[in-house]
Amino acid sequence: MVVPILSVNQLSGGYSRQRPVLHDVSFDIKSGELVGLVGLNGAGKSTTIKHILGLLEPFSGEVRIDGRTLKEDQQACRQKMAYVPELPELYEQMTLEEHLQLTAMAYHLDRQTYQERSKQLLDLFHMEKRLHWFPVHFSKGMRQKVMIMCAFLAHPALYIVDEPFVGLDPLGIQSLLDLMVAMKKEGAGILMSTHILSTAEQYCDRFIILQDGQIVVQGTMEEIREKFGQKDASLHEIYLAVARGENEWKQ
Ligand SMILES: Nc1ncnc2c1ncn2[C@@H]1O[C@H](COP(=O)(O)OP(=O)(O)OP(=O)(O)O)[C@@H](O)[C@H]1O
Repeated sequence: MVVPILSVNQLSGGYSRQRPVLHDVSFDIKSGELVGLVGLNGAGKSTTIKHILGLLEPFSGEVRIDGRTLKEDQQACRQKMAYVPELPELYEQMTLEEHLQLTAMAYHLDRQTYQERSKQLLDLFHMEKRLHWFPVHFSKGMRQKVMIMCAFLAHPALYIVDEPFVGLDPLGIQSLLDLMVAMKKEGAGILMSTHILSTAEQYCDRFIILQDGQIVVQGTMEEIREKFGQKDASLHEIYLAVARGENEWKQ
């Protein structure tokens, strides 16, 4: 049996045991899959991501990266994933180049691989001229691009991408989408949370719809339409019906 690159099993968790945010959340991501995590503000997407990254401990259930929990082998799990946060977090005293070099060191990239990949990424995001800039001079979108370049420099087996499109210009969005498609082809698994449902519908292989910390439905677009009972419904229409409580799922 193929071990999923990410496996979330009956995860309940959150910030305090008195008030769990997530309730019995289970899903897998296989190599070569791009999975969209969608839900209203406060549904629990970022909380799910924090559990996957090991920033929060499960109250019950577990998260496995390539078959192992963070507790079993933190180093191996961390090496296997890269994270693009919703809000860019940069080191203000380091240039763009130093951010890339630090990432390359953390993931043990050899010099040649670093040079090839960083050049490609700088080209793709039109950031070549900003290699020696400090974050204070970057726009919001440029800061986001630095985080994306760092994550994609490493070519890990699993990408966790939190609401990546806000702040990026249309060229940047397309570059990121092209990059995700390329990494998928190389065999990476990608979990992407987003509110941009038309893009998600176009690019994701499967979807997980979260509401109040629970998975309402998950599957391919066809599977979700089937359960929703409307074969032509868009993700946007299904999502609105879920959010308004207008849906009755078929079993
Ligand atoms: N640091 C925190 N401490 C306590 N509660 C939190 C914290 N962060 C989020 N929450 C709560 O957890 C719940 C889920 O929030 P979360 O940030 O996971 O939602 P989200 O789906 O990512 O929303 P958004 O689309 O707005 O980013 C909300 O009720 C929120 O108030």
